[in-house]
Amino acid sequence: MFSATKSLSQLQKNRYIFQSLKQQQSNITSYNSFSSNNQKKNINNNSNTNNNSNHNNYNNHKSIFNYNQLFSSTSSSTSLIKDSKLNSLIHRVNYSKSSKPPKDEKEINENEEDKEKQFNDDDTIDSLSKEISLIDKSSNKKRDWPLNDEVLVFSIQSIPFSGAKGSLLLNQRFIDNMIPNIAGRTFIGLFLQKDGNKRDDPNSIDEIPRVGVLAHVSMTPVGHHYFEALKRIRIKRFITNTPPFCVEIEPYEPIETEDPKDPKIVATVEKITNLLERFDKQYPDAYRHNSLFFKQQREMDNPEIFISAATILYGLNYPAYCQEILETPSIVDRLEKIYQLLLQEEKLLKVQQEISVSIEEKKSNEQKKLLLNEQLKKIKSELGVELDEKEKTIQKFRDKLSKLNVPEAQKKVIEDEITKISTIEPSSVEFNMSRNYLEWLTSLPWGIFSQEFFDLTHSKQVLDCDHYGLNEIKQRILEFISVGHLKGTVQGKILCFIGPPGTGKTTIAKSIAKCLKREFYRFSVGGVNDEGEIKGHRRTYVGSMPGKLLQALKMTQTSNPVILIDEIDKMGKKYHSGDPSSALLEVLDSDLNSTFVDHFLDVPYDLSRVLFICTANSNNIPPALFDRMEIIPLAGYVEEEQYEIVKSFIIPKTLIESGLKVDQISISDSVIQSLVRFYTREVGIRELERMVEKIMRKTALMLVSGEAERVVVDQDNVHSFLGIPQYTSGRYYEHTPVGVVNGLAYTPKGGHSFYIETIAEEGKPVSGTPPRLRTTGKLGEVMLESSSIAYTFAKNFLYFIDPNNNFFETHNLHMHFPEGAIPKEGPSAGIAIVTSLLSLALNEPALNNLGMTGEVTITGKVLPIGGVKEKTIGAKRSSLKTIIFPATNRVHFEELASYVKEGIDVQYASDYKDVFVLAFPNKKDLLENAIQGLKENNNKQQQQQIQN
Ligand SMILES: Nc1ncnc2c1ncn2[C@@H]1O[C@H](COP(=O)(O)OP(=O)(O)OP(=O)(O)O)[C@@H](O)[C@H]1O
Repeated sequence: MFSATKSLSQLQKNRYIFQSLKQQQSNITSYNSFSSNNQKKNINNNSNTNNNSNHNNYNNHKSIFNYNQLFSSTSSSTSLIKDSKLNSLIHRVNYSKSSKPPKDEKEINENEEDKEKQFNDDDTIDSLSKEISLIDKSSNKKRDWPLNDEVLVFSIQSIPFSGAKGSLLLNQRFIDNMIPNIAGRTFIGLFLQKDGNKRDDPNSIDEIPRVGVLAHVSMTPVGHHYFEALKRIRIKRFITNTPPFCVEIEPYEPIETEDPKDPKIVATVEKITNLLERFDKQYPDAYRHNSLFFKQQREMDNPEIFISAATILYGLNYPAYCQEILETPSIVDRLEKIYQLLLQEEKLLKVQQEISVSIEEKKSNEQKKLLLNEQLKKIKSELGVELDEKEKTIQKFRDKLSKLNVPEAQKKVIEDEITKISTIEPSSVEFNMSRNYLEWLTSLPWGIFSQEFFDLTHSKQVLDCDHYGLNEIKQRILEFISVGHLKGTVQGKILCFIGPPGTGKTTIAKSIAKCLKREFYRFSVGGVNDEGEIKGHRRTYVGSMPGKLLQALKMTQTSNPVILIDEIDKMGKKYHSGDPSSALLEVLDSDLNSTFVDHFLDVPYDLSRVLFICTANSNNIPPALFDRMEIIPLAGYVEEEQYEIVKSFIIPKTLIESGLKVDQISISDSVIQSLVRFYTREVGIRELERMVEKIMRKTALMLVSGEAERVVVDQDNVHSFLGIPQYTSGRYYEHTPVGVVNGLAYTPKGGHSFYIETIAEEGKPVSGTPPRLRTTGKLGEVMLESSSIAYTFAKNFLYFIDPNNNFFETHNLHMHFPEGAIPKEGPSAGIAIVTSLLSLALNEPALNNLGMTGEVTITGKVLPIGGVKEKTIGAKRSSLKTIIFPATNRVHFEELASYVKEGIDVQYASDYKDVFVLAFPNKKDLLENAIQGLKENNNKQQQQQIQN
């Protein structure tokens, strides 16, 4: 029955109702049954003496209209024309003296007063009563009762109790059909609309209860209608059964008149009054105005009006329950019901108050915080102590930008971004992204360059100081710098060092940066398979950042550093996330890199003044990149070079790095030689460097632990530092046996010699099947083909020099290339394979300490190979004394530095016969005889041809 959701706004509305009612009471004297005569007087005085009160009066009408909304329905007029004579009669009663509409507010008030007089004018009434008496069937001439006990039904959303007043919205047709009683007073029956949501007239008699309230209706000349609820009534019968309903009524007085002084009534009124006083104290905001007024009302000794006042002023807007109260016969019971209702209301108010208090507290806490924060900011800025974090950030970027020499277009982008960030909430993700972007944009060295420096003497000093040997490379670098000196720039050149690991590629690049007095930055693209590493990731990705190039510039803080791109031959490929080699191409291409656009930065950056140096271990470089670079090969070091480098560079360097002093350690030369020969097998320096570091670490331990004050590392104790040597010798045949030959290979790790071993398999080939050559040792396709060619050629060659030798027809052969786990590929082992086969067939070992390399054709021609320097170094490291190179490689060998060429005998072969003579000096007569025989044969044939 009780709504648990009575809102605060409703309470406020009630307050408003109270004001309306109060105004009504004080200003509209003629409709006020609550107010005393004294009050009436006071109000009249006010209206007469004060213009403002007139104005108030007018406003009050408007207020009353609002108040009426609670009590009125939108009932339209009903056409209940009984008699045209009667209509004209009503008009005469209502408007007998006001034929003209009022002009202003003053006139309205005057007219109202006139009206008052007219309503009370008994003469006028008397003259009309004669006419009315003609239609008054029941001759009921009571002043406060409708003519013929008949009223029009006016449905209402909330039932008013006796004494309640309000305005109504009645249209002209409804008014025309209302019949005044003999005293000229007009009545309607107010009945609750059962369906609270329905606003129209009732369509059926079932929509209204049978008990309602009789109300007197009056009207002002300006067309406002007011009602005053008089007493409870009950519908006796429906005169019309279709809307609008005209009903015959009777007073609803189930109990004989009750005495208001009855102690029960007085006690209940008192009880309610006390409760309401509690309301006023505990919920002053909700009922402040209402209670003031109620105090005036409760003095009255009419319990009906008391109920009405309590219901209105305390907002007891429960239509169904109020209807129940209305129908309750006894006044005591009605008062008790009001009391119960108020108790329920109190519970609701309590909950509401608790909620509103907690909301208020929360609100005030937040407001307090906000206020304090604002004040703090203000104070800080006044004192210049600290700026707002966001302001500080923006200021920082502006300061940075003002110091940078950013091109106009890029500057605009930065400025726009600063404007953007100033509109973003600092706690948002977008703010952080924008800040990160600005951080990068303003951290790059826009327009900052190291001064160009091309000094040959300085460069030479630097190069000699950093590296032993490498004269060719140094020469190339000096040439490069000289061109830079003449041109004033080294722009557009990309150097690429290709060579085995540890041969000094990286350190040379560093030295070049030193020569040019530029900043140096190194990054590796080995294994990189995403172009984002080079060109950055788009800012939309979380954690995105620019690529390595821009990172390099930020790090070096110059726009023309030397950038070393390491391991370019090991760069991966991943097409779905962009090919890194294409991205690198864009970076290295001098036509494109002046407007390089990193995905993150999204604005062009000029990379054209950067000197790019690349390194690789092999030529396996994307062709497009290879084309754009100036290739500088590094072959690796021979033992002598390694010895010198370890002695003069690595030992002093590691000494310093280990914190040792020169007089605390001595490493003998024989130890260095052992390191080079027996502890490492590489063409570079890296492994050697690791060995030296190991010696230094152990020495440091001995010194620190007090085991020794000075450490001497010599041939006798070197194993206690490095363990037993890993390599005894590169060779495992002191004398190469029959069927075994030294080949020479060239890999990314450098050049080295290797054995080719061939043996005859036990047992004869199965008759009817040709003898075969089986090969093992992880040979690639080209090498397999090369073996096959060599086999065919060897068979033919043997037949040529020794036709009686049927070794190849009678034996299945097995050729093996040791270090079988290492893949081998290439045609350059051709002459070595032939030699191995012939050695076996002739049962003659090849010349000892002989190494050979060269491709052989099916007719025995020897074709050129690559890696002459590496292979020479490899041969020397394996202590070979003689090497056979293809004749066309003579030029390559001649180019080699003398220290590389030193100590080795190089022979050249253009045909296999040249190789055979060198490899099998003891069998050379076989070949000579064969050649002689061939010559004689040829001569014979020629003579015969002549004779014929
Ligand atoms: N000619 C040399 N003189 C002095 N030290 C050298 C020489 N060559 C190499 N080194 C030293 O060898 C070590 C390895 O050199 P570096 O790192 O430059 O090799 P790298 O060719 O770049 O190898 P990787 O291909 O593995 O990158 C360095 O300490 C370097 O100083």
